[in-house]
Amino acid sequence: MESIKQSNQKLWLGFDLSTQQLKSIAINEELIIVYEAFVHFDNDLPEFRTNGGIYSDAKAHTATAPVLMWIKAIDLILDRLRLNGLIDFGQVIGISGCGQQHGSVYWKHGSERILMNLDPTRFLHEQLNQCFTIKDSPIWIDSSTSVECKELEKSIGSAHRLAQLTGSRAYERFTGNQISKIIKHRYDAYSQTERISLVSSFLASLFIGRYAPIDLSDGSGMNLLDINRKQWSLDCIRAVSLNQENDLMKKLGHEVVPTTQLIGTISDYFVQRYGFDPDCYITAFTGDNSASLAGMCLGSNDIAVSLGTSDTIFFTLSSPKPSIEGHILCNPIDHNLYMGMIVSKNGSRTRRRIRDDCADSNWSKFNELLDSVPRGNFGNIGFYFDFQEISPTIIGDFRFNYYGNEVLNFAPEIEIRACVEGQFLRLKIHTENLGFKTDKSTRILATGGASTNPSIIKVLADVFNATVFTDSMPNSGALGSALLAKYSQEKSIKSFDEMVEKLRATFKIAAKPSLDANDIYSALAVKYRQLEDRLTRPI
Ligand SMILES: O=C(CO)[C@@H](O)[C@H](O)CF
Repeated sequence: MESIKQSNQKLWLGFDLSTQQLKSIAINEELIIVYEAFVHFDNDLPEFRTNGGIYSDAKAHTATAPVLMWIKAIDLILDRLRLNGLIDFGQVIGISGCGQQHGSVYWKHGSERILMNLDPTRFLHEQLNQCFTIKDSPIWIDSSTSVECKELEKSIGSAHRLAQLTGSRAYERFTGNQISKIIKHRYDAYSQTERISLVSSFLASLFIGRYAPIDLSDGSGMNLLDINRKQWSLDCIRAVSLNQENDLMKKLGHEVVPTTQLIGTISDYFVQRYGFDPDCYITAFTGDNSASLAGMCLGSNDIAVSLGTSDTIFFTLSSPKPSIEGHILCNPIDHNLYMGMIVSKNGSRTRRRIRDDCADSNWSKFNELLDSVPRGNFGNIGFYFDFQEISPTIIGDFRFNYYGNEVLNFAPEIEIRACVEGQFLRLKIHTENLGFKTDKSTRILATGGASTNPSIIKVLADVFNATVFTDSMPNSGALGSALLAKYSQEKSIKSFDEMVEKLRATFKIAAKPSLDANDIYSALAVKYRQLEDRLTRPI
């Protein structure tokens, strides 16, 4: 990277406020990553004592994250970018970013005035620490709003009707249901709230120095946005606000903007404190998966698999077929298109737990044991849900042997393969339920931490019977944000595909499916469906 750092080159910055860390990437005119920096919440901000960046209560099914930790991470990451060589922030032409979807931030009355008048000689966290009515924000792992979900679906008519309107049936982690729960149980905090941001628009607000609008793509993850008319659904707003729709609409901000829309220039705080150019523009921030769709430069026959805290599959769709399975979001690159998405809450944290239990917390041993068992795992199937899963909504570990009988435990090598095969079998059958079937021509583009693990990627190729490509860059959210920042200024002269053409070539084959993969995993998928049905419909 040393050879491409020049002090006079134009740069675009992308941020990704994900569950476990804040990431930042700077790209140059040639779309090459020239600087990057990370702040890992648990390790770098230990005073908050988070576990994987969150606080969770398995009994109450709640999951939150301290807003102040996110703000302190911003204070840290810009200095780390400077330490990593980005001396002159005046080179930065534009900024965008993304955040974990569905999380919500509650700004106290009077906070926008504080945002607009920040003192550049002081840290952000010192000045904003009294600006939030809810100190620990609900985040996407929370599943404590089942009552609110049922009420919303009843109010709109049915789960399917809500899916047609907003792209998804009611999901516990979706922001509208989280807001509804806060109105019911923490009305004092809600009534003192001036603005409700998503994690993405919260981050954007820090950079533009006032409340930033929610973008269409991340807004599609709230059960509040009409994805057909591209505006808030008054029926949904009325339902979740318990008929206080005018107040909630005001708190959300009436405007929802296309993801590639410019929303302002950088706040004077960053100009004075870090030396940004006052003309540095800010493009709307979006959800992490939407930004990853851009960062992975998906083609029409590609599907992306993000193997992070959540395991997420997403792909571009021209005509949405909303169903009570999965999600349809407005597309971040072209808001006349859509993106399909399947999410599994139990991703990297579960793989890490199984590694700790079965492979002495050692990935090399994990891979050795995984590779030591033949494909199909002798017919053994496992379900491993540290958190209540999104679909099926169950929690716990469940193991079934070749005969379909539940067993209490597996040998370590069988457990490891059952965990990885089970995670991918679930993604496979739920993606097929959404109408997307992979074939030999399908390219699976893998990103996220586990995409750098060859043994796990080989299982992904076999279960989907498709070739898996990985790029040299597992941080697709931050990269996608930087690309969207640059594209927002060029969209009138070229398409996104034209802009990123050269990046597509950087994807390399990471694993090809075995010849017997289709036979083995088609049969295992049938058995997986039957067992999942049995778990969700107890006798
Ligand atoms: O809930 C999800 C998407 O619906 C997750 O992928 C989060 O965005 C992860 F931050």
